[in-house]
Amino acid sequence: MGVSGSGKSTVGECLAELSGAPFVEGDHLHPAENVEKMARGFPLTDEDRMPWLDRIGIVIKEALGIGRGAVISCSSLKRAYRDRLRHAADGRLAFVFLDGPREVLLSRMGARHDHFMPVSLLDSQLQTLELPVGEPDVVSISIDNSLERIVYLARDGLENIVLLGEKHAG
Ligand SMILES: Nc1ncnc2c1ncn2[C@@H]1O[C@H](COP(=O)(O)OP(=O)(O)O)[C@@H](O)[C@H]1O
Ligand SMILES: O=C(O)[C@H](O)[C@@H](O)[C@H](O)[C@H](O)COP(=O)(O)O
Repeated sequence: MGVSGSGKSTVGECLAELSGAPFVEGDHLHPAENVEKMARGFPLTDEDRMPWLDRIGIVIKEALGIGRGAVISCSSLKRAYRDRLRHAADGRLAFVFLDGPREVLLSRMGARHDHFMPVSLLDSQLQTLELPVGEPDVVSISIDNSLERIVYLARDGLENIVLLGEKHAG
């Protein structure tokens, strides 16, 4: 999770490769109207995002159903969106929150040339973002680190969440 340009796809692909789980690009699950709307420079509303989040919830359920899990990129900007996904996953979901300053995000978005998301939407993403502070099963990582370090911290944090879960389950 994280705003546009925070590294969700890049980090997610690396994590999936390391863990052997499939990677699912959340952007590909948007209805076409959502992508067109963002590409025209308009932020999505809650109403626009609900069908998208529900598609992601179905993908999570399917991945859990076949017993191997998945790594999914999804901005998950608001607490209510994350809770919707947690509910779909029956609690078997952890988030890696990629957090970073506006300047770094701006420069990373600006360096992409093959993406529909305009840099002009970054501020609305930052305004919409509700930090996942105090929520269960979240690994927060600063994007001001090398990709290798971020992937290491993410993997380590996720392993700890799994270990703690197994301990509580007895
Ligand atoms: N830790 C990092 N250090 C330097 N560049 C990065 C890092 N993580 C991602 N990037 C680059 O930043 C850009 C945005 O990353 P991306 O994965 O597309 O973000 P998101 O999926 O969250 O929109 C990409 O060009 C990517 O290669
Ligand atoms: O909820 C949203 O407003 C969108 O999902 C948005 O957060 C997402 O960032 C875009 O799909 C752009 O894609 P990237 O995050 O890959 O730049």
